[in-house]
Amino acid sequence: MTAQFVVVEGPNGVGKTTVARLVAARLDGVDGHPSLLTTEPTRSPLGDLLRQEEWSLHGRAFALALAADRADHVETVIIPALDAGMHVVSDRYVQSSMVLQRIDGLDLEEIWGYNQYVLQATCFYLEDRPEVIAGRLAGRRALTRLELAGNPQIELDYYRDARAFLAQPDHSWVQYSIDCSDRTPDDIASEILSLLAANTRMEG
Ligand SMILES: Nc1ncnc2c1ncn2[C@@H]1O[C@H](COP(=O)(O)OP(=O)(O)O)[C@@H](O)[C@H]1O
Ligand SMILES: Cc1cn([C@H]2C[C@H](O)[C@@H](COP(=O)(O)OP(=O)(O)O)O2)c(=O)[nH]c1=O
Repeated sequence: MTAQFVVVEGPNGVGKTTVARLVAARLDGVDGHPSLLTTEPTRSPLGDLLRQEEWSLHGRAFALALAADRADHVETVIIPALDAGMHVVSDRYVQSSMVLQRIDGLDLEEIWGYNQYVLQATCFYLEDRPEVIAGRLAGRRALTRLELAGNPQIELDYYRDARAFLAQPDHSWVQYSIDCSDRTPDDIASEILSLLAANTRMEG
């Protein structure tokens, strides 16, 4: 396969970070391409600031700052890595804004307006039973502002809206929903690798 740009999305606590790590490790070296694991907010000074200031930045201002971090991520990390022949796996991407900034009061069209310049990715939406996700969040020491403002069911519903938005003919993103219920992270990563291989065979 050619160098892939893969995004792992889904509600807080569904297993994105765990699965993104495994997918990046399993993609490393496939068809001669090393892999890069990355995340949003990014690990840049702006991304770190966004993590710290989540309690003081709200709504439109937070959405714009996240979009700036994402634009920088695309231009300075993702595109250069793909151009250098690397597979790129991102833990969160534009869909996180289409869900979380919506919970923070913005509508989908406004959020998309700030993010319309993003590079298209192959996207995997992790889904699980809301009560399973809620149980995992209950075990976390400190919840973020948006974890407290939303809940797993709202996030699942808004992710489905984001997926439908990006499936429209103007966008036509390649997107898959992955049912994670009662499955190990390894098993979920295997399904993602299989879907990627099948998709690149279809394209090729
Ligand atoms: N498929 C799974 N089955 C059981 N536990 C999981 C699974 N995936 C992740 N976890 C656990 O759930 C918690 C949240 O996972 P994490 O990857 O941090 O989620 P997210 O990045 O979506 O918030 C972690 O403790 C992780 O070990
Ligand atoms: C990428 C992204 C993150 N966020 C929020 C979600 C979290 O509350 C916070 C940090 O994201 P999170 O995934 O929890 O990152 P980490 O585990 O590295 O701290 O940023 C948005 O509101 N919109 C976005 O588009």
